[in-house]
Parts: sequence; C-alpha cells; structure tokens
Amino acid sequence: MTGQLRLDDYLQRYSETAPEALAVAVAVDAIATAAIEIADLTGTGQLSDASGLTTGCNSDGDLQRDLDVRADAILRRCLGKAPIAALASEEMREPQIVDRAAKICVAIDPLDGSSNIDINMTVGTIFSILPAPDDLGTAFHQRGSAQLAAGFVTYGPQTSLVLTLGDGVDVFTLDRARSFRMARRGVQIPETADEFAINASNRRHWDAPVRAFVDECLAGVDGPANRNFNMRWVASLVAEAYRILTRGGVFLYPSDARPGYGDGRLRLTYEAHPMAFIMEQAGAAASTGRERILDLAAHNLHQRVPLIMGSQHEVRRVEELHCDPLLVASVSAPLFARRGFFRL
Ligand SMILES: O=P(O)(O)OC[C@H]1O[C@](O)(COP(=O)(O)O)[C@@H](O)[C@@H]1O
Ligand SMILES: [Mg+2]
Ligand SMILES: [Mg+2]
Repeated sequence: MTGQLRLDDYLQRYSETAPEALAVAVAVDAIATAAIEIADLTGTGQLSDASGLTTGCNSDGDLQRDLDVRADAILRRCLGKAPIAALASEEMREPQIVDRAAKICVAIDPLDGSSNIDINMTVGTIFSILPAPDDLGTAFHQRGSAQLAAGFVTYGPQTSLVLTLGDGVDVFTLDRARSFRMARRGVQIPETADEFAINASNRRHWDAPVRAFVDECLAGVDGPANRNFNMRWVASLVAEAYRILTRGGVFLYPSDARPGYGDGRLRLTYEAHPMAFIMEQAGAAASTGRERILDLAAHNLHQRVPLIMGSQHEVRRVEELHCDPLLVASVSAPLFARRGFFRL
C-alpha cells in the first residue's frame, strides 16, 4: 500500500540504482529533513519568532521576508551534510562551490510564494538536482533535460513532498510521527482540463497570444474552445503545481509589457526547470509558449522565463497561438464567435 512506504526506505532502494543515485538520495533526504523544520516555522506563524515580514531585497531585487532567509539557512545547513559540488539559491547572489569531488549540484527556491506567508496560505520549497560538470562554473547553465531529480514541498493543510527521480512522479505526505510516507504513486496529469490560472490583473500588459488564449477560456461554450473553464490564482507556484498534479489544468506566468517582466517573473533554474521536469514526468507539458522549458539553459543564475505548464492540450493550444498570428486574429474576431455575426 502506498501509505506504508516511507521516504527514507524509498530513497534507500533508489540509491542502489545508478552511480549518482546515492548522492541524489542523500540530498533529497536532507531537503526532506529541512522541510520538516520549515513546516514547523511556517505552521506556527506569529507564535514563532518568524513573522513573515519583509526584511530587505534579495540579489535579484525581490522583496525578501524573514522566512525566506530562515528557510534558506535551514536548507543550507541540512544540505551541508550531503555530497554536493555546488549549491545555488534564490537567496544567494552567486552559486557556492561546496565540494569539487562531489557528483551533483543542487538549486533551490527555499520559500516559494512568499507573498502568502502572512496570510496563512500555502507556500513551498522547490529544488532541482543536476549532475556536476567538470567545470563547476557551468553547473547551473545546463539544460533542464540534464536534471537527475526535481521536486517541491508544499507547506499547506498538508506538508507534501512531490518528487521525480526521472521515472514518474510520486507524492509523500508528512505524517503526525514526522516522517514522509508515500501518498500517491505515479501521478498522471489529465491530458485536457477545464481550469486555468493566471494573474489577470496584468491583462492589459499581455501579448496578443496570451490574451487570445484567456479570451477563449472566458468565452467558454460560446467560443472556439466549446467548453466552460474555471479559474484559479493562488500566487504560489507550488500550490498551483500541486493542483495541476491533482486535477489537471494550465498555469501561465507569461512575459508581459511591464518593465522587468519581458521574460515573465519566474526563474528558470530553480522554478521553471524543476516544475517542467515534474510536469513532463507526470505526462503534462511546460513551455515558454514557443520553446520547451527543458530545452533551455540559463545564462545567468537568476534568469527569468515565461512559464506555461500543465495539461498537454492547453499548453499546446497556447503554443499554437504563439506560432500563428492568423489564429490569434480569428479568436479575437467577433465574426467567428459562436454567437457572433455568423453563428446566431
Ligand atoms: O504576485 P504575482 O506577480 O502574481 O506572482 C506570483 C508568483 O510569484 C512567486 O511567488 C515567485 O516566487 P517567490 O515567492 O519564490 O519569489 C510564485 O510562487 C507565484 O506564482
Ligand atoms: Mg518562487
Ligand atoms: Mg522564493
């Protein structure tokens, strides 16, 4: 039964399967240990000495909360015991070289969705594990397809760890005895789903293909999609990904015309790459709208990228709209709307 399998037993079995597998297993175990500590901090809110208040800016100019800093410190302490060649974090300006003889590198977003901390909504930790190249200066400039493992933890009603080791996606939930146990094995995302997520307050800044896609969703049975959609926006990538892993759907954080958002908001190395690996391993897709996310390699650590991820059918439709201006025009033309001039 899935509920009986403990994460440490699962990692023990995996550690015997490939040359780097032991290092990957130790790193995932260290992240899981850190996650229990972070769950305690986020779970006690103002009762703990971590307030969730803004303390400054990180190297990328984002507001940094005290819990961002605390989560980063906890993860770095726990990962300090794992055999890691280089470590990168959203909260660090540059990657840190740890052990040149080690075989893997780890990139982390210690606390994702941090605007949700003080309002008691789900936040999380995201991680990506890569092979260590000979030149460690290139460790975080590899394509996403090079990842050995990726995952994220949600600190919400449940603390759950979503993990891919390159052979499907499994979910482990923290039980009351403080150990992660398998809750879902071999997660598969539905190919089509009727739910989309985007921060609609940016509508006036979007490019035409994104506007066309959202217009199709909003038009529902009266438009070209010919079915009604539901909408969500949690402003927490981990929560949106978990929802998609549970019931499908599509998430969009596209590029837009606001200053600084020409490549969207999310970071390639420690947000989009791991999410894309998880999506593909669960039978879904992740794209910029023009390119597969896993084909991209970052030229700098904090590089941003438009991210469209989720059910195959919806991600492909967004890609179609990006490739074909005539299609965008036809979606936007009221003449072709179901209840337009030609379709009463
Ligand atoms: O506030 P916005 O622009 O809607 O952005 C929300 C997005 O930003 C993020 O919070 C960025 O991650 P961080 O909190 O790690 O900076 C995502 O989790 C979320 O999808
Ligand atoms: Mg994040
Ligand atoms: Mg973060």
